[in-house]
Amino acid sequence: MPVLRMLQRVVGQMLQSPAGGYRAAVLPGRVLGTSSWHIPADANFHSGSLSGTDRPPRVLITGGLGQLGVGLANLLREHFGTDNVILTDIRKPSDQVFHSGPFIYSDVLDYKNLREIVVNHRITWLIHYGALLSAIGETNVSLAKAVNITGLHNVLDIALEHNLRLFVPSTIGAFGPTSPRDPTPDLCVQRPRTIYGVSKVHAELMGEYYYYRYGLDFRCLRYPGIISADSEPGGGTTDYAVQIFHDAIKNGKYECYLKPSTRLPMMYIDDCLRATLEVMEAPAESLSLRTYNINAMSFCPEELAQEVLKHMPEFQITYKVDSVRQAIAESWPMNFDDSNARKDWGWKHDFDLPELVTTMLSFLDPESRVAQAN
Ligand SMILES: NC(=O)C1=CN([C@@H]2O[C@H](COP(=O)(O)OP(=O)(O)OC[C@H]3O[C@@H](n4cnc5c(N)ncnc54)[C@H](O)[C@@H]3O)[C@@H](O)[C@H]2O)C=CC1
Ligand SMILES: CC(=O)[C@H](N)C(=O)O
Repeated sequence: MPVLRMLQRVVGQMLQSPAGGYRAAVLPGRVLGTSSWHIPADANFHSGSLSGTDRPPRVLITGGLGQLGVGLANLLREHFGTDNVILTDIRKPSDQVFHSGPFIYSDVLDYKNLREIVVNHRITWLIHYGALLSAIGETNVSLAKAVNITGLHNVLDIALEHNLRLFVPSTIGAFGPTSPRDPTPDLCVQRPRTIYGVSKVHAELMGEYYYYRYGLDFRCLRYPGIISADSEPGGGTTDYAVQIFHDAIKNGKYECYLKPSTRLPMMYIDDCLRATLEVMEAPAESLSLRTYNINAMSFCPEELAQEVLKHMPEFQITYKVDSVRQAIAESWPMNFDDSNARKDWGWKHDFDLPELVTTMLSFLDPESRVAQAN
């Protein structure tokens, strides 16, 4: 067959939506660069979920000791069993984390080690949390490039090679000043100005490319800023919305590094982790996109402070603007349009601003604060 016609046929097959009958090519990850466009007729989509098999998934979480990983492991262990969820990171786990389920050292830059863990533990789902976030990324661009881009490449290839279902979180930071910011839809201009945002757009596009070209079961949610009480944020622009609660309880005051009116989309951690499980379990045919915005609320520091004041009338907030994080925040969405997630796989948040504040304060100071509010 002439080369041009063959290419047209293969590209046509790739662009066809999976719902329309697209069948996947399965190629060993590390030979992708030399592969031809061969798509075996009998190849099919990979499934690592409970659907279609009576076994629970075997889950590996990279970068699992950050703000989100331990909570996700707890949730997944409740669903799939403790031993079916393996946390990995390059940091040393606390005694409590170490004794609560399997933990293994893994650097996402070490391809062979990661592959060995996947093989030895018969992993079927990979949740890729290892990353440098927005503010910390700007202080070490070369490390952020390595972890966020090379690490992602390793994970993609291993997921493809071993037929894994792969989840990679993206972020509101994947948008930039030229994106529509109020609200920001799933599909629009994405020209972020941080290395974090650039690496996340790259992850979205690479994951979708592997999905369309090879049938990798790639799923991605763009998280807003996540707020949690029992885990610390790892160096982002939205961290203020966690720190404010700790400082309010400890000192009765907080000095905020963003301007009072800086509005950003936010979410309580329980909603974020549940969304992650739900999109991983969603039937493939319900997903019209492979990358979805999810959202719960949007607020600015002065609105968050007002809500805290309802529980702690003596609370004081002052502002000392950090120009780097302020510039980042001003380039990000103010409101996030997550209507596709709601329509396609039934996404629904539980926590709005009042519930968030009550929950955070009662977790951090169970004795007095909620009592004052009630
Ligand atoms: N927390 C948030 O507000 C949001 C988080 N996300 C994404 O969710 C994921 C998890 O976020 P967090 O837990 O908040 O991040 P975090 O910064 O708290 O934790 C990241 C973890 O990655 C680990 N790590 C760094 N280099 C590594 C390497 N070479 N190999 C393996 N692990 C390495 C770190 O030790 C750390 O424990 C990230 O991909 C992040 O971009 C997206 C949007 C919002
Ligand atoms: C929104 C995020 O991705 C993260 N919390 C950050 O601020 O960098």
